[in-house]
Amino acid sequence: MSSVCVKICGLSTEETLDATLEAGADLVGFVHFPKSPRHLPLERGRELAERARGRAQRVVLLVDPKDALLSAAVEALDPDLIQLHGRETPQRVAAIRAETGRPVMKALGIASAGDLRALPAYAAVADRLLLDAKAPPGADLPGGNGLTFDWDLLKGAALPAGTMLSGGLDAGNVAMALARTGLTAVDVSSGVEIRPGEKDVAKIAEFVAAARRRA
Ligand SMILES: O=C(O)c1ccccc1N[C@@H]1O[C@H](COP(=O)(O)O)[C@@H](O)[C@H]1O
Repeated sequence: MSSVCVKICGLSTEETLDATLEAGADLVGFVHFPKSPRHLPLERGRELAERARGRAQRVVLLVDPKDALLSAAVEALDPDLIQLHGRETPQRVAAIRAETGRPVMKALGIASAGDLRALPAYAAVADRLLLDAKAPPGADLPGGNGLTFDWDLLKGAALPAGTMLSGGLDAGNVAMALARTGLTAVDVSSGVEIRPGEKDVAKIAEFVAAARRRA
């Protein structure tokens, strides 16, 4: 069986980035969204993304970015993948992909079976999909809330290869999540933190090992 693909999101220090790379994560995520406790100014994102160059896929996470921000983020971080975690339409995803020339991963919030109806339209234009728990009404963040969704909703769904699972994952539940959904790619932020925005090197290593330990 091939190895599970792991992304650690919301990195903000050299120490935790290095620990993530040493643990063997495939993707490292840098959040540029001022409301997030993981928000990185673009110049700080530039430094960390440069440090990870050639060692993992560098992902910049943006929420409903305007064209000017997209250009600035691409110039600063030179990302291997753009994660769109807002309310971008399929048309907007396609436009962002075309304008930037970068692969795009579109995040979709899942709370009920009906939320899966949007999948085909996004699968047609995005390079990768990411399934996250839908944020509660009034939440400050559209993701990164440490909430799981009912993984059984995915039973029987036609999910494109490489679809990534996220939302409330941690070292204690990631193997179960992979087994229940049949997916082979995971993303985590809160579950490897001591407090919002503060990653923990031991939790990162435990998460990567746990994701790859499944039978
Ligand atoms: O991490 C954030 O602060 C964030 C902000 C805005 C949108 C998405 C964000 N994170 C993404 O949310 C999911 C789930 O995170 P968690 O593990 O439940 O905390 C993950 O894909 C992050 O990339």
